[in-house]
Amino acid sequence: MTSQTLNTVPTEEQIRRAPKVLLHDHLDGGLRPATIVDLARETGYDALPESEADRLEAWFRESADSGSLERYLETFSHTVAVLQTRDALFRVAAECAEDLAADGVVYAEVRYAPEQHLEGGLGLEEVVEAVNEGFREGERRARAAGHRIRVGALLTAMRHAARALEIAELANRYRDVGVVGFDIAGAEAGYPPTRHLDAFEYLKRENNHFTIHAGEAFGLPSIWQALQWCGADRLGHGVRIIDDIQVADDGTVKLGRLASYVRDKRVPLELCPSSNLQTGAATSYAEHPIGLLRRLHFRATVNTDNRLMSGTSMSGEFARLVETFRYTLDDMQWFTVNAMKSAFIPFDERLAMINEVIKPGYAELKSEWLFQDALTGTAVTSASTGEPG
Ligand SMILES: O=c1[nH]cnc2c1ncn2[C@H]1C[C@H](O)[C@@H](CO)O1
Ligand SMILES: [Zn+2]
Repeated sequence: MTSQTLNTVPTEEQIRRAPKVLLHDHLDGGLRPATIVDLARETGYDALPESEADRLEAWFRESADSGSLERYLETFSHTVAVLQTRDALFRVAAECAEDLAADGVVYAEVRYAPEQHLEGGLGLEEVVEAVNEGFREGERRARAAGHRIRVGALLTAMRHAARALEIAELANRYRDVGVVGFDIAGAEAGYPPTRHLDAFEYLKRENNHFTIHAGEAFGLPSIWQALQWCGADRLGHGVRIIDDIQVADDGTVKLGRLASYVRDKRVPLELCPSSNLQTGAATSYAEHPIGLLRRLHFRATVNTDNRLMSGTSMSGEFARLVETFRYTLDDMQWFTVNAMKSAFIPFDERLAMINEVIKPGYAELKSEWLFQDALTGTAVTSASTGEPG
């Protein structure tokens, strides 16, 4: 009898191959560093802090490591600056889909704020169409490279600005044509989501979906407003819900009214561990609330937020969690199914993704120990047998 069980702690390679679902990723926070350098040259943007890709990558990571959301957000001025043309938006969206697919992401909702991409003369609709076409191109390139991914866009309105209703209308117009929902982002303290009630009420009347960045830099009042005043379907981060959970010395857990509501109603939490460490919303992976929230069966999901600023990927986030909490393939599957259940695409498509893509993908990984090569001890994977994965 082999010592390995059916449900092992995955290797990095298994984490990468496991099907993953991403609900919270910013287009302007996930550019390839080399692409930023190219685009800056092409568009004549001369304010990049570094001109060479590796150094620029390090700059983003270090600058985003400030411990404050406001300073973290300042780094976006450079990525947004090079995303002001149709070609740049198309290229970055295509590369985004390609990069996520290569990392094993099978379904992603990627967000961006159309209002931030108008400085080169594009209209809001041209921005949305360029990004949509880029995602479709990226999906095609991924397929040609042997990966399957589906990408939907979320249109974000900036919470300090006053265009939320206009962006909500835009999201509604492009619904079923690449856009799956709406979001608000930007500095949280001082900009409560209720400033944009008209946008949320409009989306509700249209039976549309939205998530709200809440409970990241600001605590429970922000989460409460997002849910009970604005009617958010999901919480972007929502990590501060931990402030409404008490754990006694003997391990007994007591949930406050809001935390109970979030758990009882299965409100999806778009948790982004690495991003939280950078903005000061959490102090370490070990102390990140995701550990407790998973144990308490909240509808927790794992996300990247900004791959460039955090130097991360979906596999990177899961690798840190596996290392910290000894999560198994079953835990990974649990987070992934949670995310797929919470996606903004129709129910039948979510169900098919879970039953036809996610569960078979994990079953395949979980059975690998059965086919280990007795001499080398390495698993015989479908890749090494030359069969399609
Ligand atoms: O984690 C975040 N919290 C609040 N706002 C954010 C976060 N990450 C990115 N943003 C902002 C900066 C981007 O320019 C904008 C749209 O993607 O969303
Ligand atoms: Zn975010």
